[in-house]
Amino acid sequence: MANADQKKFMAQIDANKDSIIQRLAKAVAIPSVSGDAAYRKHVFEMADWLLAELKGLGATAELKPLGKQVLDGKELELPPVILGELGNDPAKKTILVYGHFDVQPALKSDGWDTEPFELVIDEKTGRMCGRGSSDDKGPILGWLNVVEAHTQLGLEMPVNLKFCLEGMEESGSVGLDELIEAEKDKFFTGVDAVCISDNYWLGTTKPCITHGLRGIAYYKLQISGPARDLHSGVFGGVVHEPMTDLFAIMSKLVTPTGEILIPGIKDLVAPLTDEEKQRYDVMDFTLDDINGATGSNSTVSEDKAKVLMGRMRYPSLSLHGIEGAFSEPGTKTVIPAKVIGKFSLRLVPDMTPEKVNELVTKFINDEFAKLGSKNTLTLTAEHGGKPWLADPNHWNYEAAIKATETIYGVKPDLTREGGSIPVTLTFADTLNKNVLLLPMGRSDDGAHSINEKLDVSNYIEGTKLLGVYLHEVAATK
Ligand SMILES: C[C@H](N)C(=O)N[C@@H](Cc1c[nH]cn1)C(=O)O
Ligand SMILES: [Zn+2]
Ligand SMILES: [Zn+2]
Repeated sequence: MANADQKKFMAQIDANKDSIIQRLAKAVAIPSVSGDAAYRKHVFEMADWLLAELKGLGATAELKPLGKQVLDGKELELPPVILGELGNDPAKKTILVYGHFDVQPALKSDGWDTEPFELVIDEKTGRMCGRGSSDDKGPILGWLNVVEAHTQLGLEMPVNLKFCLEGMEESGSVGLDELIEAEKDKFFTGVDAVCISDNYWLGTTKPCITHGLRGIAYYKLQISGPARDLHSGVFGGVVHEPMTDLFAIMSKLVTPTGEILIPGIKDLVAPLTDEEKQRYDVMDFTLDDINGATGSNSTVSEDKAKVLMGRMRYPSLSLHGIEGAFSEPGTKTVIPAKVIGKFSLRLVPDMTPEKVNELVTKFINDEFAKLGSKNTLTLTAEHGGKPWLADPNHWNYEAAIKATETIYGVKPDLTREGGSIPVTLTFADTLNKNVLLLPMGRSDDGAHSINEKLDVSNYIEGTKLLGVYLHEVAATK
C-alpha cells in the first residue's frame, strides 16, 4: 500500500508524462553506439547531455576520463564515466545507481520500421520505438524523473543517491573496474546497496526482480591466407580457403540444439540441485512468452523448465557474424583472403573468462591443426565478464518486492537474467554491498534487435517503481 508521500510522487509522475517522454526522445536522438569508432563522438555527446541533466536537477556530478583503447586497429579515447551525487545526509541510506548510456548499433537498413535514433510513439499500442529506449536510456532517465518529481513537489528524497553511469557497457565496460577500484574509498564510500535497472521482465505482463546474471567471453577468430581476395574460377581448388577453414572450426563449437562441444566447458558448471530445479518448474512463464519475444516458434525444447534453465543457469555459445565475408546481394565469385568469425559464450557459476579462454584456445588450435591448412589462425579473446549471483534475502530486495507490489499489485518473480552486466560483480566484490537488478522493460522490448521499444506504461510505472523502491529502502531497518 502506498503512503501519502508515495501517492503524491506517483501522481506527479503521471502529471509529467509528456515531459518525461520528451526527455527520453532527446536521449534516443543521440546515437551513442560504443562499438563503432565512427559513432564515438556521440557517446561523448550523450555523456555531456546526461551530465547537464543531472546538474540541472541539483546533483553534483563530474565526468571521469578513462584513457584510451584500441578499437579495430585505431586508438580511441574511451567515453567518460559520470559520477554524481545527490544528498549526503548521514541519517539516510545511500543507494548507488548504475546504468549505461551507450547503445548497440542500429541502422534503418537492418530492418527497422522507423528511424532507430528517433523515438517514434505508436499512440494505439503505446510502444515507444527507438534504439536505447529500453536498453538502457529509459531506465537511466527513470532515476532522473524520480528526482525531478520530488523537487517539483518539495518532497525530500528518502535516501542519498550516488550515480555511476558508463558509456562502454555494450562493448566490455573497458576501464570501469579500474575506476571503481581507484574510487572505492573515495566516491563510493558510504554506499549501502546498489540498484541497477538494465534488464527485462521474463514475459510481457508480470514484473520480476533479478538476482543473477550470466557472464560473457567474446572471441574473434581470424583466418588469413592469400595476400588478396581471389577469383574462385582461377584459384578455387588451388589454395586453402580461409572461409572454408573458418566454417570447419565454427561448426564444431556448438550443435544446432545449443550443446557446447568444447571439451571441459560443461565440467565448470555448478551442479543443479533439486530445490533449484523446482524453482524453474513453478516460475510464472510459458513458452508463448519466449515465442512472442522472438516472433517465432523456435525454442530448442518444449519443456518450460529446460528453456528457462537454458537462459538463466546454463552456459550458451552463440555465433554472431563473419567480418570480411561477401554479404551483399548478388553472386560475387570471390575467395575472401581474410575472414574473422565472431562468437561468444555466456558464462554461469562457476565459470570464469580465464578458465573458458584456456579451453577455447586449446580446442580451436587442436581443430585447426587437424585441418592441415597452410592458412594462419589468430584467436583474440575480446571482452569478458564473470557471472553474478546475489543473495536475495536482504533489505534491498525486500524494498524492491514491496515497491513492485505497490505499483503492479503482484508479488514479483525472482529471476536470473541471461544477459551480462560485467560491472555487477565488480560492485558486489569491490564494495562488498548487496546488488539488486530492478527491470523496467518487458521481454519483448527487442533490446539489441531491430525495432527496440519501451512501452509508455513500463516507462511511467517503471519510473514510479524506482521512486517507491527508494521510499521502501528508507523504511527498511
Ligand atoms: C543485460 C544488459 N542490458 C545488456 O544488454 N548487456 C550486454 C552486455 C554486453 C556484453 N558484450 C556486449 N554487450 C549483453 O548481455 O550482451
Ligand atoms: Zn544491451
Ligand atoms: Zn543494457
